[in-house]
Amino acid sequence: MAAQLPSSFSERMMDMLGTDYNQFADSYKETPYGGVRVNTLKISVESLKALSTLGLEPIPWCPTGFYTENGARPGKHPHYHAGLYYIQEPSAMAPVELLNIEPGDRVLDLCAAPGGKSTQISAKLLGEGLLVSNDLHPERTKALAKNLELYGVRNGIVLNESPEHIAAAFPLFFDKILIDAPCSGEGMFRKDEDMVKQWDSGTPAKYASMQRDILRSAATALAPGGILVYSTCTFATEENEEIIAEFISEHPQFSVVTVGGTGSFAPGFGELSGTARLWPHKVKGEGHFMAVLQHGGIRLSMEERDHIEVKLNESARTTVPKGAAHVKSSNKSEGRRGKEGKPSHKPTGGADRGRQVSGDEQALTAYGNFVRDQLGWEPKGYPVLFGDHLYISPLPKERLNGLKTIRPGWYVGQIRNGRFIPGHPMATALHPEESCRSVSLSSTNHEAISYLKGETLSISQERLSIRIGSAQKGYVLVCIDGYSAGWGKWQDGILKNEYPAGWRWM
Ligand SMILES: C[S@@+](CC[C@H](N)C(=O)[O-])C[C@H]1O[C@@H](n2cnc3c(N)ncnc32)[C@H](O)[C@@H]1O
Repeated sequence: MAAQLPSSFSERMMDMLGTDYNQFADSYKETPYGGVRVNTLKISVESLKALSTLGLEPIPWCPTGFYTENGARPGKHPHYHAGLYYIQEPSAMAPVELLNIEPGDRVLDLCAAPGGKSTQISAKLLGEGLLVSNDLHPERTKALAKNLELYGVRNGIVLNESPEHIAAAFPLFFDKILIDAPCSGEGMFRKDEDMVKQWDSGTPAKYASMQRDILRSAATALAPGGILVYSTCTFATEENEEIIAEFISEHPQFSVVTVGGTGSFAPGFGELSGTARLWPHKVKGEGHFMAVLQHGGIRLSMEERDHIEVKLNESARTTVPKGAAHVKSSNKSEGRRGKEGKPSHKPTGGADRGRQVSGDEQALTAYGNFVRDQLGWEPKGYPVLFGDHLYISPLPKERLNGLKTIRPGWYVGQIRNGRFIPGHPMATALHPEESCRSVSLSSTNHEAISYLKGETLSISQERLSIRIGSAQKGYVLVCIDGYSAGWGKWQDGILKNEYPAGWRWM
């Protein structure tokens, strides 16, 4: 660790840790640990371990998480581009493990960018239920959306909203909420020198006030009987135990589920010993705090939830959350990008020129034809058209009225000149057997990297896997070691590359 620790920080940590302080201070001389988390939406843990050369060692608190060898460069491997793992700091894998996600849950990740924990949640949902990933900062939602697309998430929505607006639009709605709060980042000082430079003794108080507001909004959006996990990567009790104590006193329907003092998790301080801490001198990872909060109400049955949902869908057609930017619905005039309240999907397959506005019906017919010919099965969800961009959403579009929506669902493609052009995120979420045509490139020769660089490849017809009854010519799902990475178009032994320019191997 090159940067000098601020003296007021060190003094406070001495008070906090007593005789443990020296060991804590020594941990700053160690190299931070690197980790990857297996994307079980695409590959099993066992299969990745068999394929990988990253020297994977298990992380105790995350069954899909692994330490990587010192000097490993997991971002520089074709498997990363096939979305087989997410590169994540090991301690950051802990909070989602405490959220007890079950397939079918409605989950809100309130402070989600760049998407480490959202991708982890999506793997636990197994494509069932709903994940709403939100971040307040517009620039950061770009990386969030891209990571969810790389990971092949089909049931995710990306918002760029304030927690108050989300709570107003989704009262008592979510089964699980994660607040991975903006914080003073003291737990990251060893890993990120900039965090040290940005810190002063007033920083924790500044963040505590934001954290308080975010927690209050989350409490309104959580369904009775739901679970809320609050996490930070800082040591200050002001942003951790004190925030939770205050929240519980204001919201007596919540209680702390004890996780501190079990396994790798050290107990929180004082009366909040049920909350958990990961200390850099006690575990192989950076500093983290976590609290699991259980809402005491009775969880509604699926039928009761559906009934409420029908009522909310009816009212969403006519009302907009107070103060929110207004999104009407998916009619043709809303296809412009980058404006407040509108999805901002950049076309993955080239420029916007020559765009012809299609009627909704014509667009859905073109999509239906593609799905019939290319997939042979129909993705489930609500088709949502924004201009000529088509998404398959886990929610009816009216439920997003008035919310700044970056992705209303799984981006499947674009209608151009009356034809459906499949989008890159459609490919990354498919398994080879879900596409009529696929080809697998090996990561051990130059082919996979050539594809990721955008080059045209010579591929003999024998190498294609073609479903019986399907034509040879057409879109091919290009896989790396058997796992989808993008589209190509095959004809007469030539695979035209459809890997988008913005995603290419540099
Ligand atoms: C610790 S980071 C989240 C990291 C993320 N959960 C992950 O695992 O990749 C905190 C995030 O909160 C966002 N943020 C800050 N204030 C916010 C607010 N009031 N509401 C929602 N998000 C906020 C920041 O832009 C930042 O991306």
